[in-house]
Amino acid sequence: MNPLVASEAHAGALLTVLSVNLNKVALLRNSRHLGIPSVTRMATLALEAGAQGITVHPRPDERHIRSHDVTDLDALLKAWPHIDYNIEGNPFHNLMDVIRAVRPHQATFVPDSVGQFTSDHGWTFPDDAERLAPLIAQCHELGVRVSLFMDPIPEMMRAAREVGADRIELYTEAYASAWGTPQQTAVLARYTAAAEAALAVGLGINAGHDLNRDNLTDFLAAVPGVQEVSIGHALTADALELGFPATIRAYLACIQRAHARQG
Ligand SMILES: CC(=O)[C@@H](O)[C@H](O)COP(=O)(O)O
Ligand SMILES: NCC(=O)COP(=O)(O)O
Repeated sequence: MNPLVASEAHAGALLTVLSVNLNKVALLRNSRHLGIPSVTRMATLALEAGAQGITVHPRPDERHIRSHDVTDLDALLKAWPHIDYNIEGNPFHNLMDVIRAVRPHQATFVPDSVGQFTSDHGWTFPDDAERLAPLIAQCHELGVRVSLFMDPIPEMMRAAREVGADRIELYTEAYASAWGTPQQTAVLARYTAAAEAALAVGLGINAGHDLNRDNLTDFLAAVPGVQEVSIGHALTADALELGFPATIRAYLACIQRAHARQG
């Protein structure tokens, strides 16, 4: 375990970080050769409005985030030293080259195939342990925290910790699909159990995928110890309606309401 990274489960008082995923800003930008909307401009607006993190997922096909976006954001964030830079991807594809080049605060390992429509599953243990361990160690040697994208399966959390992960990111699509239906409570209980299992072995907890202004507060009020939510698709859609600064403030308010409910 990287001595630079203490047990993430005890990282002090918790205020869940809002990490804005800029994938969909880049997707719209790429549909013309005009450079708008600007990824770095939207990042600046998000940070000025109070977001505490930036997330990008530079997929191998560069459908949205491109390699220059990663370095442009790295340059921008030099002026924002306390902002967490989170870069997602498959470490067996292009992610490790990006991590070595940029050394972000966090690398989130996601087991996506190259042409996958979107992220839709987490790592599997013990199957993935042996091949993941050396890449996690390489990130730690670079001073980069590692989060593993995981389905909410409590039985897999010990193995995730033993392979060297600092955090896991709970894949929240199943919760988002169940929100507002009779299945919401039962599905949320699965996430709570997975989070408790992760905390019990010293893992920090992130969460993301299909979180939005409607479902975010209920999730954070129920699931213990969530240090970071990374949100992009719904947030970008909301920004088309509300504007980026107001949207960021709305998501921060959702987080505040959840913490108020937790007491
Ligand atoms: C890992 C995850 O759930 C998302 O962060 C991912 O970045 C979504 O990718 P797309 O934005 O390409 O759908
Ligand atoms: N890790 C989740 C993320 O970064 C954004 O997911 P989404 O909000 O675009 O579904």
